[in-house]
Amino acid sequence: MDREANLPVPSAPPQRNLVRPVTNTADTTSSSSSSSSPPDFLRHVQAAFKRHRPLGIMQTSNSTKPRRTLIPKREASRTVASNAGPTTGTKNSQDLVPLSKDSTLPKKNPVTVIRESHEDASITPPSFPGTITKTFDESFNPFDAQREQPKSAIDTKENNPMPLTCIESQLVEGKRKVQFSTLNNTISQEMEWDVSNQVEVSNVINDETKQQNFQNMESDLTLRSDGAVPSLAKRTMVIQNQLHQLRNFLSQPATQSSVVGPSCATTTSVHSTSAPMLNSMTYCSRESGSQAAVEPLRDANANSQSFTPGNLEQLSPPTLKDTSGMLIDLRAAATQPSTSAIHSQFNDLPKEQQGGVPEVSDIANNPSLVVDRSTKDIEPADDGADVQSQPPMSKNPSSDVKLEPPKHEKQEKVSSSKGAPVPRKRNLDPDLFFKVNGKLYQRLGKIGSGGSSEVHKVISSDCTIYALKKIKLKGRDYGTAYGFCQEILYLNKLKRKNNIIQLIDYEVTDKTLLHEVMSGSVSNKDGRVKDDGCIYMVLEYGEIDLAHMLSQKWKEMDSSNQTIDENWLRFYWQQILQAVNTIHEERIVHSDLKPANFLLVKGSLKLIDFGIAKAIMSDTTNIQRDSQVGTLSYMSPEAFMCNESDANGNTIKCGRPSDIWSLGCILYQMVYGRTPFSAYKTFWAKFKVITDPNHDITYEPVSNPWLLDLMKRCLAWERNERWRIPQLLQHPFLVPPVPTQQSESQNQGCELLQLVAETCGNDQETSMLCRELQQLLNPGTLISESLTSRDQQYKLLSQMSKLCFQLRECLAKSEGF
Ligand SMILES: Nc1ncnc2c1ncn2[C@@H]1O[C@H](COP(=O)(O)OP(=O)(O)OP(=O)(O)O)[C@@H](O)[C@H]1O
Repeated sequence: MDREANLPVPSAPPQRNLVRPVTNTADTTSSSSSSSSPPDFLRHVQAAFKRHRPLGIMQTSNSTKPRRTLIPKREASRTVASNAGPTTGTKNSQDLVPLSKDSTLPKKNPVTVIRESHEDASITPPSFPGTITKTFDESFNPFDAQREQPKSAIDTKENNPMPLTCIESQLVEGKRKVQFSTLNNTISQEMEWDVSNQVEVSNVINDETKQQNFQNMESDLTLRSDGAVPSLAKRTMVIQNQLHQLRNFLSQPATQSSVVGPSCATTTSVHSTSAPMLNSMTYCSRESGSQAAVEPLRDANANSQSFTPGNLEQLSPPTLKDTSGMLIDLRAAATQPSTSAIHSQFNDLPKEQQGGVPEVSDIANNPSLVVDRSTKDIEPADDGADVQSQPPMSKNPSSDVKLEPPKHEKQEKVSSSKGAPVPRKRNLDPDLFFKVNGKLYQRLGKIGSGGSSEVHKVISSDCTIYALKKIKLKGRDYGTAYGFCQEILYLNKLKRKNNIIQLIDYEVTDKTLLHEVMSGSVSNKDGRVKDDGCIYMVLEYGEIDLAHMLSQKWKEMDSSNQTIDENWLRFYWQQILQAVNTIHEERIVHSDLKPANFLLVKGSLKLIDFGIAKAIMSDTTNIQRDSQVGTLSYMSPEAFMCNESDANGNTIKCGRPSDIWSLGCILYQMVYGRTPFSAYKTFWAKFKVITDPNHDITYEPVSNPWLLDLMKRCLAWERNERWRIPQLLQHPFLVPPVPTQQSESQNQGCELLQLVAETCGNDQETSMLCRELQQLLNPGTLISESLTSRDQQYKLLSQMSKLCFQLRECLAKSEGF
């Protein structure tokens, strides 16, 4: 076959004499000189040619050896031949034709191609699309670009001494200086050598040459190993010409540099990866152990591989014309080391996933994006690229046949190194990315894990931070899974309620389950979820939960010997009440109220975790539970005994009062730093004491009697005695009563109690009883709603008489009666 006849042969030995300079210490200096002013640069270039560069050192150089050995002889010969030709413009066009014909040649080892590309990319000067088109049309043979680099080098060098211009332009622009000086010695030296080689081939300098893009540069690099050493005088002349050109170029309107930014950005990110990546990135990246590194690399590689000479070679001229500017840009991107994709993968992926068109800045930052787009743009191109995109072992000559498979087939080939047609897809690292309804969220860290879920801090494609709650359903019974799904229902119902955490998006992978929850029908409540299903909820992100706030607060107070700040307490207690009021108004009982379920979002507390919440049926005020649920320390007596029968034979149910009890426990914890039943460690100890109606909760004395009262209003054992939220919101602790004219008897009662308290000295019990009695006699209490019923009045009076009796006993004891 023709193709076989044209197979490249090993490089001819004489070319070894045409080695490029070897990196040495002196060259390091010359590298830095690249950031000096043009006259300096010139001096360094000249000096570089005077230096002796022994072959032996060069041969040991890792950075140069592989590339040279992989250049086919035919190409090298062509390079030398081209070098000899003085009329480069003609030569160029002549070369282009046969090379295009050579497109049926077996593709160059993709490893070589890609490595070279990356190396090239590492010295990519800013690209100028406006000029790129021109260059592409006239001198860029896409097939040459990667497969026929030596030849391409000649073409471009002959026509375009732009690499020097580029170098100089880099010298001029501070940003590029940085970029350039970060290159390793080898590359610096390559650049130096590069310049010298210009002399030999550059007799023609025209306007087009200064518009050369990075491809010229890469070609030049290849040429270095093949070019003859020019005379110094000639070099000097050409360099002067080039400097002149540079001046012209720089004096041109800014249009040419309008897209320098992206290119620069890309190049910079390439450099930051440093040399070690350059030689080995293409396939070894797939073997990398690091997921974080592997995935983006794989993507970028897949994409960059899809954009190869083979891909380009079959482009019809009009297509090339239309897209050439982009193609070269794309190719520049495709040759970037994948690390740039690592940096930007996330930013770009969502747009891709959502079918969004990437923006220029994205393209600059993410080669994979660019190349993706390029594959669309150069759709008519053949699938040869795919062949080249595969690892060397999988190379398949038959794929050189110029068939144009459908796009999806092409993608399949790219993704499969074994040639098996599997759909190309992005294998996102599940540890790094979550996909909810097609949108990607990058994981920033784990916030916490609840009893049933994991909550992660994530960032979306528009750079918003969210919390992502993931509940694994596998192995759970359908009833439980159903309950978890219901959280979505409640959160949807509570949309736009500003004291409830907002659900941004969600996905239930088990669509049947979601459908059943949404329609309120459960078909398989007893079975277990077999599939590896998950519920994902994207939620507003909360900075800290109340549990953490409290422990911080208590640490502060312990260290400074302070007591609780009542205003702090009021501020948050009121927000807690308002949040719970919101759900109670929506006929939802939360059932798991605890400090960890109140989150601080932009300064306000919001309620989260409706995992076990229940809706109150319209004909009742209670909910019925299948099991005892909640967090022990905050569970109400009726929650422990739910569905059991009380003394009167009535089924015990949970309702809003159950939430009030939990609120009482939270308030108690805010005041005392521990929950009311914290002394009881085991489940049974807790169960026993909480379900005992005669157990008295211990309240340490507090400075504000209203606070004590408030806690007691919430922690009344009898659920009907507990205050409701509207009452609690009006409690004197939150809304201190405005002093009114007190009746004579009240004044006398209070004075008496005041007197008793004063005379009992340090007797804590007596003073506490006096305070409690004072509270009960307070006009605020007496006019409160709870006293409108005879039952409440009776209870208040019995409480008063109980306290009076206890006080009398105390006094008697202290006086020795
Ligand atoms: N939107 C959010 N923003 C920030 N952190 C959150 C968010 N949602 C949950 N968290 C954190 O994750 C923890 C667990 O979340 P959540 O309570 O919703 O899960 P769960 O599995 O229902 O937990 P449990 O059943 O133990 O109450 C919370 O205590 C909180 O610290």
